Amino acid sequence: MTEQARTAPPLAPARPWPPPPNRLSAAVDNALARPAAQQPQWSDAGAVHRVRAVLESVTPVVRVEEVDRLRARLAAVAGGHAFLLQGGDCAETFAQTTERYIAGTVHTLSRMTAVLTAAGRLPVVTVGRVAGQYGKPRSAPLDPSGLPSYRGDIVNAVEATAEARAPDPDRMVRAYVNSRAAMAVVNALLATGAVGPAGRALATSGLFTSHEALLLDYERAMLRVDARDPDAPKLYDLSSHFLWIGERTRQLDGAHIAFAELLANPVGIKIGPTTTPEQAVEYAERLDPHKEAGRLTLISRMGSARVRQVLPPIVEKVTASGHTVLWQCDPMHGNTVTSGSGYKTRHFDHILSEVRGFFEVHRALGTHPGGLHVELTGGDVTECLGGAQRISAADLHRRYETACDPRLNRAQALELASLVAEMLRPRP
Ligand SMILES: O=C[C@H](O)[C@H](O)COP(=O)(O)O
Ligand SMILES: C=C(OP(=O)(O)O)C(=O)O
Repeated sequence: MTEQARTAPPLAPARPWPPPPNRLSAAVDNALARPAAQQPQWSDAGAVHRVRAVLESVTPVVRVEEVDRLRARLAAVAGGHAFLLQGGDCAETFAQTTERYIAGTVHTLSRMTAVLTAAGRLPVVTVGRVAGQYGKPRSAPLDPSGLPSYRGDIVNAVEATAEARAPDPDRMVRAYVNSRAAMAVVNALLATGAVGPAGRALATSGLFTSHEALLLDYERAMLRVDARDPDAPKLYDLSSHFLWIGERTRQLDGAHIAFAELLANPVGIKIGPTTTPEQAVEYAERLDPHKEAGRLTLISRMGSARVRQVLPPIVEKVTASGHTVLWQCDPMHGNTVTSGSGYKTRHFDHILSEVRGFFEVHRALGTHPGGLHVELTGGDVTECLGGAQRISAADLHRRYETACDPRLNRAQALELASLVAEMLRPRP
């Protein structure tokens, strides 16, 4: 969490739709009045207000019933009866909202699901980083050329010009439209079986969506009230089924955690190597106050060199606190390096080593290594080193296509799934 927390400019309240009960509305305002890291400096507060009003009146991207179904399935994962596979782009782009591109991701997830299910003899819950992963937190506000950093298509454009990098609130509407379109493609692929025989695994179990709950002006506009129980109305963020808070925005006194506290969705938090066991327990108490399995996923991204030391005391303390959290391993974000030629990359061996370390820790403590969270694409890119294809530093330039961080290509993703499947295989 290197960047200073910056607070978005104050905005007049947007038109609420449907009108949330005053109590919920006040709780959202209070949460979002806290310092919010990684928010763009919009230049036109009025435009943000207008966009929020538009988004508050649209049909949401996902449905309450689907969110509830995922939460129940994640409860099974947290209880040790299933495994969670989560994967997709580092940064989805609007240009890639095409059937061909999305089919590549869905097909890869589908194949991974089939491999994991067959070996592990556990049901697999599959969640894509799809249909909304448009916001990116950055290490620095400016890129090396001095331009504002690219913060994902929901904020600005990746092209290296001052005009492209200016935050544009209308992009939030485009993010919504692209999310809906991507969702429609995913549903059509699953319904028609167009993802091939391996797609049957997903056709029956479904593919849920997820993204980082980063851009608070967008996420708050996608809140909807479920008043099926009028005495206990609930707030859902219907931009996605599952939302997570990132490593750079997990400040306990910040707006993101306070926002996540209000949601009925299942939520995750990325925990990096500076996380203390006490902080992890506080996350569990804040985000899982009723001790409901499936509500909170702790996504560890410690790095292959540190996972075996840093993770055990966290798991022990959270377990002792009585919260049944879902433990998931993100072996990507703690293993990023820069190649000699300047490409951000990750080595397959380090990724695999972190997953092995994660399994070793949980096996030693008797807890469930519940899930895997990876950045991948269905394309044949050359962004991560190693794997059976032996991608070398000299290969990186060939198809380095990511808009932000390096992703496993299709072959590397399937290779990783096979190796994780071995780890899941029931032992005699
Ligand atoms: O995906 C994670 C972050 O957005 C990303 O690693 C930040 O990259 P940066 O360090 O290049 O800003
Ligand atoms: C930004 C991400 O990860 P982290 O918060 O763990 O750095 C991400 O998963 O896109």
